[in-house]
Amino acid sequence: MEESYLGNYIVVFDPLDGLSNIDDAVSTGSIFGIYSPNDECLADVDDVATLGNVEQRCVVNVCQPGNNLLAAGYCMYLSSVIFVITFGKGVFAFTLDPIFEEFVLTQEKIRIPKAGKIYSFNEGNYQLWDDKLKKYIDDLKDPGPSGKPYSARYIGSLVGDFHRTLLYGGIYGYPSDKESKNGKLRLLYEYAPMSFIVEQAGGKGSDGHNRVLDIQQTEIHQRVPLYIGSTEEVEKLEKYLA
Ligand SMILES: O=P(O)(O)OC[C@H]1O[C@](O)(COP(=O)(O)O)[C@@H](O)[C@@H]1O
Repeated sequence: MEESYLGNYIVVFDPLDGLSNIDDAVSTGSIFGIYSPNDECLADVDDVATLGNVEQRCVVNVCQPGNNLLAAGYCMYLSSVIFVITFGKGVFAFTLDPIFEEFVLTQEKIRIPKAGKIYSFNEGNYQLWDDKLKKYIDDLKDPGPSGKPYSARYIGSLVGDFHRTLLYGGIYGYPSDKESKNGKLRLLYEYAPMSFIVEQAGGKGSDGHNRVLDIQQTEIHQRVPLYIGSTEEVEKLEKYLA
């Protein structure tokens, strides 16, 4: 009976991301990731004394690095409903056709541009950031010889901000503040799935120093800073933070 809890897959998800956008009808979304059960945990499946109850074993099962993801995706609810998924062989987008009530493949093998001049950060938090990050943001606003600085775009809804970044390139960031060293958003069911998707599209997901998919989860609601998007843009930011 207990083993049926474990099943064949472990699914992690953020059922409704961007809740604060519901009343004003700005984009919201759902994010998910799918893992295999953790072998180490399964070996001890009957050892209740070691691993505690079924719920505790489930916690062990979900605390895996994003590197182990088998599939990840999100659904974005807006003027159209977009479903994006990867099984580790490219990224595909489907759009809901409300007449036929089916999702229709609208983009296959999505590739994120290598670079892109859009940055997506909540700059209201600027004074909370460390000086290296402030310098990076200040430099993005410098028009330079081309006379054209980066553009700022921020919905405040991860799925929407990520989807734009995936299609147009650039960088999305939710940094830590100086005090906490943690970001706001969650590694397990927000950043790891998004990082898996962005890597499958040729981009990069980083906590500023390390690849997000290599980070070992230590708790379910673990928070980390995230910088995600075009490879060149994420690497540029990593140099500022080094
Ligand atoms: O308002 P902030 O601090 O910029 O945070 C925005 C971020 O918070 C979120 O809305 C998640 O918050 P919730 O967990 O409360 O839904 C993300 O979708 C978004 O990227």
